[in-house]
Amino acid sequence: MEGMNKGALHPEAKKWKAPKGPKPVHHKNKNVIGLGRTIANQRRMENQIEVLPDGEMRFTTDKKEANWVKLRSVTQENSLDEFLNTAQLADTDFTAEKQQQVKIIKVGNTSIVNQSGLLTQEEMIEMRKKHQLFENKLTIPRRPKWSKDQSKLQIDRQENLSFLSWRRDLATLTENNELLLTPFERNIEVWKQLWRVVERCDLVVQIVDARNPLFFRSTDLEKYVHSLSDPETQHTKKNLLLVNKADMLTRDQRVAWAEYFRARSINYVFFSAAKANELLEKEKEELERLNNMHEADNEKELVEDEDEEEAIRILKIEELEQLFLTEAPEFDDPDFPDRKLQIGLVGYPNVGKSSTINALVGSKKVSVSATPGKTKHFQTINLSPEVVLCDCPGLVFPNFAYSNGELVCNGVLPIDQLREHVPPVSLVTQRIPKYYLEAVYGIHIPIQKKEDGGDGYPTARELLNAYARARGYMTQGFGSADEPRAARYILKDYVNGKLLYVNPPPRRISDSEWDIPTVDEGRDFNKGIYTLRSLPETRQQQIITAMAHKNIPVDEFSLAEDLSKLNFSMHIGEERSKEGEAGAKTLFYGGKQAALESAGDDLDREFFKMNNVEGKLNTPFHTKAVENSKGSGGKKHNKKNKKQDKKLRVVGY
Ligand SMILES: Nc1nc2c(ncn2[C@@H]2O[C@H](COP(=O)(O)OP(=O)(O)OP(=O)(O)O)[C@@H](O)[C@H]2O)c(=O)[nH]1
Repeated sequence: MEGMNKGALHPEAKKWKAPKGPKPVHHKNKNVIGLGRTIANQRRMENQIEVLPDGEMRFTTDKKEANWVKLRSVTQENSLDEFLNTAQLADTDFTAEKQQQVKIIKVGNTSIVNQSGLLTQEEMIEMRKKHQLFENKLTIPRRPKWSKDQSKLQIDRQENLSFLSWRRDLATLTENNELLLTPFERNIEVWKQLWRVVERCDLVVQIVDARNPLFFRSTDLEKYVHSLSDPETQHTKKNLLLVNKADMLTRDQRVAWAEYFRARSINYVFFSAAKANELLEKEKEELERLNNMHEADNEKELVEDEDEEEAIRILKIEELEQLFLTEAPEFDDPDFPDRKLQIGLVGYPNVGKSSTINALVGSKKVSVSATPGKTKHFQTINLSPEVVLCDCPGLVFPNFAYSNGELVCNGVLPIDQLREHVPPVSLVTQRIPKYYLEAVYGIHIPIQKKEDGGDGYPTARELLNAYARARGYMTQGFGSADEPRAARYILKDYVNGKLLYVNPPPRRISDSEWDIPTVDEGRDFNKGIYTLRSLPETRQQQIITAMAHKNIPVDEFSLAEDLSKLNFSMHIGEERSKEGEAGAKTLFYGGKQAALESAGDDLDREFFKMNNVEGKLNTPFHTKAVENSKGSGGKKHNKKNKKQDKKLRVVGY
């Protein structure tokens, strides 16, 4: 107070200043990876004005994206996305395109299927004719020719324009001819990766899923590979079709496919990355065991059928590697005398590229996933001093398809975003026998009787209902079966091979003509695979136990005929038909409606009968519960307990 007064009285007095302390030390911000800095840099980059070589200035508000974002697969676009991407590829701004009245072309026709979502055989044949007619138009984008004098910008521009024209061609093809294509890759960055792989590799290995090899094969890719052979330098390139997941095929199925491949002069090989990896693990374990026990002479035979016919043999890893060496054309580059052999691995997402590489490399260097589209960057792996593997990101090629249901079942349309679940499930019920579906899921599928117009096969909704009710997947409100949820589980099982179906090869009509097999031919081709042994381990055990209860010997058991007699999981055998009830049943859970249909009490009776427990059935737990609740003193006054007491008395006595 005193100081203040003094200041007020003497205006010339010095202004008060803070006492001088030590000088502040400015620490350098060590947080070099700070989020703020990244955002600031990004903003700066985004708002930069670009001066093009022709003097034009360009300013975009586009976000600069990281490389991995650029490589994101684009297989399905809505009209607006498609419009904007088209504008971007055409290197034109939005208004210019708008003035030219750009027509938005919808890629892929979805209105060609009937109500169940499946085509009839006649429609399939019609469609097949169209496919053959336009086969040559089904191309993959080519990299336009470029020279070293061109600037990066010029090359980019011409690549974009050529890519755009390719997309337009495919869009017109599908629109004008009512054709359905696979949801092919629409991101040019992903195709650029493929171009690089094809350009540098001597042998391009196309990996396909053995369950439907032709669906996953791109013939145009093979043509493209050939076209890049350089007669001047004598650098030739070759193709190889690696039919992966061959463990899912029976011997006869492999024979049929081998015949087809040979008749069409397709350079193919059967392989099973899963089995190869399994074997590798076993070998490792065995080696460890031998090292520990010093029992070198006790070496076990790990190899399967050694003397299987060459054409249908599933190759072992060393054999595959050897095949790469022999198949790849020799090329001595005078500029690079130490050049290694380059093997490119190309294929749809989820066909097993990563698993194949893991098997080849022999250790888990590439992560394997059950989610399609995991491999994003083209990467090289040194397999040996002579061989380099080039792994291309999984990409969907443009191929013809018959229905959206088929696309879902082949795993190229995502199941989690499925809108129409009936068509793909219809395909499942058409292909997998009813008894096998029942055995896998431990349910009974009630179907429409033949007298009432049924064809002996469940419809999609019959399967979905039975599955959802048995698992308690009910919708809220009326408590009806949650069919979409059931569909997602069933379709995932189909895609991952738990519900196995192998497509037969096309049928030969004449020397040069091939046709699609009928539904019945497809069923016939697969009839050998639906046996007790192909069921999951736990289910097999359950069924064997149930067989013992019914005194059915294992060697006389037929899954197709005897399954309906057994009680296992939610499946209740048809023996009760003697009591006047019709056929087998499913034990239902959830919802009031489901409770009415529940056969739980019957199952209890059946169970005790099965174990030869005769006489009046007591429920000892309930009695105990009543006694306990009586003896629990204080709690008996609780309203809830009183109610429960009453209920239990009714049930127990
Ligand atoms: N039965 C069987 N399953 C296989 C085989 N090879 C791969 N799989 C399974 O197929 C799924 C996909 O395998 P990945 O190796 O991740 O496939 P990818 O082609 O690398 O997939 P992206 O990384 O998406 O390109 C996995 O669930 C594998 O377990 C095989 O030979 N037999």
